[in-house]
Amino acid sequence: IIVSVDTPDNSSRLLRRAMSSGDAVRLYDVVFVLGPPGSGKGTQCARIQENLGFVHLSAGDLLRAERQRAGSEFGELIETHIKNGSIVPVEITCKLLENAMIASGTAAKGFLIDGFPRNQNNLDGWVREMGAKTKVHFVLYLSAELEICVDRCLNRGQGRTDDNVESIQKRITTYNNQTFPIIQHYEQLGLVREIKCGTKTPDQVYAEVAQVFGNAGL
Ligand SMILES: Nc1ncnc2c1ncn2[C@@H]1O[C@H](COP(=O)(O)OP(=O)(O)OP(=O)(O)O)[C@@H](O)[C@H]1O
Ligand SMILES: Nc1ccn([C@@H]2O[C@H](COP(=O)(O)O)[C@@H](O)[C@H]2O)c(=O)n1
Ligand SMILES: [Mg+2]
Repeated sequence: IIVSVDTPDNSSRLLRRAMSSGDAVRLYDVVFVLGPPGSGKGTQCARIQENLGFVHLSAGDLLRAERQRAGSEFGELIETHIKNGSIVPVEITCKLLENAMIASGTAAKGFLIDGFPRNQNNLDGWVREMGAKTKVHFVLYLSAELEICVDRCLNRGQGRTDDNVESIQKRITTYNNQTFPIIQHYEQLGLVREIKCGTKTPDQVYAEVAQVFGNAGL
């Protein structure tokens, strides 16, 4: 088994994992971060990255960057999906995630994958392409009342083309119909760690987030 490593620390960690995993080498530790639009996923991921050594990869941010990339053949398709709050085909999103993971090297403790898997197509594509290369430790589910989420998106002030009433309504419909069932799927596997965020400050939410990671030994 060949394990690619770039630091002494990681080399022992990855080799330990390779030796203990039996048949497959699991190179990437992953935590998925899900929740309604505006629940605070990006806000909390930034803190986890800063404090706990995980690399934050937002599927939405990667898609927005690909949309802006000169010469991208997917720019128009991505923008149409973003405005409609619909989900980009997994072949595109999964490749962007994998490229970003590879580009991060092995210095990361693991990856926080924010806003993914968002529907059954995302989940199936991830299992197909990344299932054997990753260990999903748990799904951090940041829940919040939808009215609060709408207000947060409308007041975010980042100039997103989908932070308007019409797009937000569509994003919430997609969340209810397509993403929530994925959370329920992971719930059945005992992998969901829910934090109710609606009325808590970012500091209060982060205190609970840190506890969840601590309990998982991460
Ligand atoms: N606990 C909180 N209390 C009040 N405001 C918050 C809280 N957490 C985040 N916010 C604010 O709400 C807005 C949305 O937060 P953030 O971008 O982290 O959400 P998100 O879940 O990543 O949203 P999206 O799914 O649309 O990307 C931001 O303006 C952020 O500063
Ligand atoms: N797995 C994903 C994630 C996101 N999208 C699209 O991007 C939009 C914005 O996502 P945020 O997480 O930044 O809110 C989202 O509404 C989708 O259109 C996607 O297709 N697949
Ligand atoms: Mg976000």
